Amino acid sequence: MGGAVMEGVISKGLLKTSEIGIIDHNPSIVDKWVEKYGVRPMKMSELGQAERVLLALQPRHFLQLSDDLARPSVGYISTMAGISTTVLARRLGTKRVVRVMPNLGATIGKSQSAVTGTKEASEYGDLAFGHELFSSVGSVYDIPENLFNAFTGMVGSGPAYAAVFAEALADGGVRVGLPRSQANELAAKLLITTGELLLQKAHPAILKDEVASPGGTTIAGLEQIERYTFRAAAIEAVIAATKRGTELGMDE
Ligand SMILES: NC(=O)C1=CN([C@@H]2O[C@H](COP(=O)(O)OP(=O)(O)OC[C@H]3O[C@@H](n4cnc5c(N)ncnc54)[C@H](OP(=O)(O)O)[C@@H]3O)[C@@H](O)[C@H]2O)C=CC1
Ligand SMILES: O=C(O)[C@@H]1CCC=N1
Repeated sequence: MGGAVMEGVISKGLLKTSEIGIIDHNPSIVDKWVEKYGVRPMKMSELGQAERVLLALQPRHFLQLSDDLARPSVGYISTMAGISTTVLARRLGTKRVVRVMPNLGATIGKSQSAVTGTKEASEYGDLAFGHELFSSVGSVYDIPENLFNAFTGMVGSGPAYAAVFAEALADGGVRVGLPRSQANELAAKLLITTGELLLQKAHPAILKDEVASPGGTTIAGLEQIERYTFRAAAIEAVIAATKRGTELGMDE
């Protein structure tokens, strides 16, 4: 996620590469970005030189490392699932904290990202900067923090659910005789087309009704979708992911 945001920022010209430093404990990841863009490799001891820090590590690593990351003069922008601004502020020793929840769309400039921040983050321009950062990789939504885990459970995790649906559709295609490579491509394109139709045209229920001809093929397929409780599975997935977000953010 850190790499995706960096690429967005560079491609949109929001920052010069000379203004960006990166830290990762894996030297091959640092080398890759330094070679590709000429950004500056940084040491943890240099973190205080930064104006702002994007935290794109796993929540459990953050909870282990927060003492090393804390610098009172820095504004922090976190993409970590579950970790609230209250925990960020307490662990990092500053109230200049912004919480963001992007999704994998960031890697192609098409994330839907939720953003929120503290009063101090707003006063110091960190919140506005967080908006700019994530606008460089897609659309940004101001979401109140009490809905952040819900946004994470649906939208942050959402690409994985959609990918499983695409894979299952393609399996279905293969089951009835389509070649695998074609079935995979068709499933992906079908999801794009349906997304565009939903945005441009209609409520999902109306779209579904438009496709299903009386006594036709679609209603026969939909009957099985209902029979195998597809909707309940999707709802339960979002509920479970939201709950997991709450668990990941628990701190003492
Ligand atoms: N992937 C997604 O779709 C989304 C992810 N997020 C959030 O973004 C964050 C990053 O996710 P993602 O990019 O997928 O995770 P990754 O595990 O791919 O990236 C985290 C990076 O941090 C590195 N890292 C681990 N420990 C340290 C350390 N001690 N010092 C420096 N670097 C370290 C990891 O190295 P190594 O691989 O060696 O452990 C890895 O390169 C997570 O908090 C996640 O909740 C939010 C929305 C969507
Ligand atoms: O699975 C996760 O925890 C992260 C957060 C949202 C998407 N990936």
